[in-house]
Amino acid sequence: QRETRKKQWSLKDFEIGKPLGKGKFGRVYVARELKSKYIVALKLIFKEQIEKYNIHNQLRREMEIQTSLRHPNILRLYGWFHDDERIFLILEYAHRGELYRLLRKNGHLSEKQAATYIASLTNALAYCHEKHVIHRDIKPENLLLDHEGRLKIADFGWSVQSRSKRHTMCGTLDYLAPEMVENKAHDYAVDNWTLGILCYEFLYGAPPFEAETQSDTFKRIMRVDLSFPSTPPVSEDAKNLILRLLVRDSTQRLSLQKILEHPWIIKNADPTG
Ligand SMILES: O=C(O)Cn1ncc2ncnc(NCCc3cnc(NC(=O)Nc4cccc(Cl)c4)s3)c21
Repeated sequence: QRETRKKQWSLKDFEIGKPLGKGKFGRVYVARELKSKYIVALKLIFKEQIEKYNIHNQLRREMEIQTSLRHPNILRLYGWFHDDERIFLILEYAHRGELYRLLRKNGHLSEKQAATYIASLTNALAYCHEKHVIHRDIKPENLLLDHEGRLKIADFGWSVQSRSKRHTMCGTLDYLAPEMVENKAHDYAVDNWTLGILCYEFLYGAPPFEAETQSDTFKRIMRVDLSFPSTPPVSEDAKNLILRLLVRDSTQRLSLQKILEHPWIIKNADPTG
């Protein structure tokens, strides 16, 4: 039968296009695979960076997880290759880029848009949890949009990468659940908390516990110091969903299944994702 051996890719299989963005460990370019003319995103990671931050097993774990995940709302990792100084990730190309930019441009999203993205995220997370993968690091920067504006979770660092991010990077605490911020043992419910944070941010344009300093954000998260501004006007259904997710006790947070059955999602989410 057809030889199923993994194809060995190399740089000469691709024509490199414009740079898409600059990550901490390397840049991302649009690229075209020469034989198929297929457009991909190529992420370059410098080996000396991997050495310097000692994140080999993290990258390996990301690839193991990523090659086993197939979901319309999770950005595909098609494969990888390396030369003597760089590792190349061959990624699905998200034509409309970072959701973050859309959010910053529009200030906040419509309730239909927000509900559609929350439903897509919930479906993707339900799929991940089925595969025993906890994301723990979902934030607008890790969410991309394909050519039809469909949401794609992109940060394959997943649990391992986000763990080190929390310790080593000064990245924002805004999206972390109390038990993560307290560095307590945590389970899948951390992603449910993050869905509440994102839902708030999609509708109001900023995360709910934003503060001048990290320690103030920390205090606001621990107290679940949540308030709803009077503008932009947001429906009671949307506020109800946020209140059912931003609950200190992780066992009391609305389950992923219940989120998909929530009136606000049923009323507003576009079922074609
Ligand atoms: O380029 C942009 O800024 C935005 N952009 N715009 C369109 C677009 N289409 C596809 N991908 C994009 N960006 C790459 C998204 C990633 C997916 N997976 C990653 N994995 C990773 O970086 N892993 C990793 C790196 C270094 C160390 C370790 Cl331990 C792990 S990055 C796109």
